[in-house]
Amino acid sequence: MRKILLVEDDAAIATVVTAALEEEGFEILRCESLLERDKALAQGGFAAMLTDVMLTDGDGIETLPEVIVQHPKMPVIILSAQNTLDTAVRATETGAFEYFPKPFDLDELVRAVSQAVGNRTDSAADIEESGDGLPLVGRSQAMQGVYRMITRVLRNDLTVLILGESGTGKELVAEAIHQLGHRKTGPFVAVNAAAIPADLIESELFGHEKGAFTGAVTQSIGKFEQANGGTLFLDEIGDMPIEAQTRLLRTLQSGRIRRVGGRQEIAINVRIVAATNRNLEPMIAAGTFREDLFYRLNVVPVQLPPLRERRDDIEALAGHFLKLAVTEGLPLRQIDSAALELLSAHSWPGNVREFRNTMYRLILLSRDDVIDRESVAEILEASARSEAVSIDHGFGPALQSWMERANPAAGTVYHAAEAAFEKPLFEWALRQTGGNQLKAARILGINRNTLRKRIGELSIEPEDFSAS
Ligand SMILES: Nc1ncnc2c1ncn2[C@@H]1O[C@H](COP(=O)(O)OP(=O)(O)OP(=O)(O)O)[C@@H](O)[C@H]1O
Repeated sequence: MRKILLVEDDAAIATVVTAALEEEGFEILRCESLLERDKALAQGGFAAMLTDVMLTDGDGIETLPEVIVQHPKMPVIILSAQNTLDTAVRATETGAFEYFPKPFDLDELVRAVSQAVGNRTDSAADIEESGDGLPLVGRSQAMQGVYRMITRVLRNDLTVLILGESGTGKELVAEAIHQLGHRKTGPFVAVNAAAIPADLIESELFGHEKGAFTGAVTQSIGKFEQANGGTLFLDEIGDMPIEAQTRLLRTLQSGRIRRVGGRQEIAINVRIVAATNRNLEPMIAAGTFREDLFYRLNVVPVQLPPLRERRDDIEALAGHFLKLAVTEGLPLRQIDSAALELLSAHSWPGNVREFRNTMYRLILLSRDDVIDRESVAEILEASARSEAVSIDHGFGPALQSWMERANPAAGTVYHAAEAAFEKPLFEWALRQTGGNQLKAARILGINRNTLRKRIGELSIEPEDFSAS
């Protein structure tokens, strides 16, 4: 049975719509408010949703972006007595499947519902079970703004620049834009500009011809070509060396690339989503980030809020990670309200990533099935202690003596220090995990592909750390 959710507070309209759809073999669940709608959606299993705009507890369009992001495969049809251009525009901007101004033709509505549902080959229940929804958790005001921006770019190819501190979910948002948008059947290719050595960035992005440089023993296809027809996610764009920025800009302007060492120009069709945790404005002023590239990328800016500015979401995020941990083989735990209160009061400088890692540690270390306030206090104190110790007593003096010995050239200090510090850090993490890179990345709180890449570049052999 194909279930339809009807959100309509006008009893007369609800009755005729229900009768007409039931005749077509649909099962209708009617609710009259946004609150009831959200409860019904949480149960899942709907093939489509029909919704009025003005409801007793709010505006049905205003909160639609979140519904669309959380239930990407469920078509939404808007029924509205607010027959204004503004409502129509807002309805389409949110990514609704269809907009019916009232009074509408009932036959047309039934046709639209059948078409919306018929377009899908699989049932809603299967989709809900396959967990195909996107794991963007959070209902705070700040996240509603993010959802609104996401839905605005789904039906076009506008370039998106995602800004936000480290760990706020920039990569997750980039994936959502791709998966929910009209390019979803194309590839999603991610490049981390910070993880590629400066001299390899161009060949990584644009590919190279055989023999283009020492080591180019075969022809290689770059990320732009790999992403053709889909989305290219340029992560940590603020870390891209200036020469690569120039070539990137040229490519964005012309829509064409040339492989390193190649003569031929190749037309490419990719949607660009870029992200950075850096504040680009001072970099532009200092000449380390090209202003013209910034304007090219910053067509639709999406600012992700730090976790400390959306504390309302902590409870939902805790629930999310408790469930996620079970799917990764960790024990099933609960958390009590005093523990949640303490988690909500913390400032989370590492944002959702730090929060997730803390939740996993709590799950692993908790002596009881229910995580309590005491366990949270212990873990937060331990991490505060390790930060204080490392900065005051460990890294400071070590860095000082390294500077004196290595004496890196001006203009290279940051990257040289970063490289010097990464190697022992990664080796330490691999030692903790017996050479398991996935676990090491989790302990470090970084992306596992970044770790894998850097391990290769730093000539670290993970096998050297395996327990056997
Ligand atoms: N809103 C969210 N809901 C659920 N999980 C989230 C959310 N935001 C972030 N996460 C999780 O937090 C972790 C970090 O997110 P992500 O890698 O997208 O951050 P980022 O902003 O790209 O970080 P960085 O700048 O360091 O690359 C991931 O495990 C991600 O799944």
